[in-house]
Amino acid sequence: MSGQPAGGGGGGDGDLFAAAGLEPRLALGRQAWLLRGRAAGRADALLACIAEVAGQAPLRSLLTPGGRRMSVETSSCGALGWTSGPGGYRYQPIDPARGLPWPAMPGWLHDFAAELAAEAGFAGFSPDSCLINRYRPGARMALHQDRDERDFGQPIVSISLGMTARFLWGGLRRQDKAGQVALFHGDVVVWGGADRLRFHGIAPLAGPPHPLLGSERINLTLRRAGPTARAAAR
Ligand SMILES: O=C(O)CCC(=O)C(=O)O
Ligand SMILES: [Fe+2]
Repeated sequence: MSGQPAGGGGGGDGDLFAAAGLEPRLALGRQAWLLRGRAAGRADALLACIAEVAGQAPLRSLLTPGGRRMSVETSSCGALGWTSGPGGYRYQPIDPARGLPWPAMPGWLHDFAAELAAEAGFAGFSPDSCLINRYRPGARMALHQDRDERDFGQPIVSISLGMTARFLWGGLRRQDKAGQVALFHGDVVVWGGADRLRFHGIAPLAGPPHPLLGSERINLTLRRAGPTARAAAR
């Protein structure tokens, strides 16, 4: 497999934007892969699923625990949904906006995420949460770690649709310099293992509209948020 690890715990400064489109698989780390265009063939089904979920549990811009309004709009499907508010970041079985469970995650989406995780070396992934992030021009996501899940032994599977984003990919420490890589419609990033707690984010969305989605980017992240059998046994 070709491709150079980017950024990384050592604080490299690789700008991967230039490598965009050249590699079917780009290593972003020892256990982090960009699977270029891997979800493009599922775009129609993914968009139908997003419309269905948003019809039940509307996308909304949440407040950070610090009281700032996020520029990204979110919703979820699956047994657990990600929420944010004065009480902090957490996963919960009930959508607080409606007082109802989150819409179910379609079986095919669960299985597709498991397939993508397996292709990146994480067999047996069984997501219980799918977070939907909608970005309009100017929306961004600051550098952060995904650490609200119970078991960091489980990977993150992230699918990009619509406008091209600049994905910021840092190291294990906040101060590690972040590289950048373009994420196009249909791209998938999977990270776990040694790379599970890498800092990452999205630069303010800019650029031409997408033929299918217009001035919008939608990201889906599939996660195992609740306990796994292994974690529960501890
Ligand atoms: O939009 C993206 O590609 C990243 C989303 C993300 O990092 C998150 O939801 O935690
Ligand atoms: Fe994240």
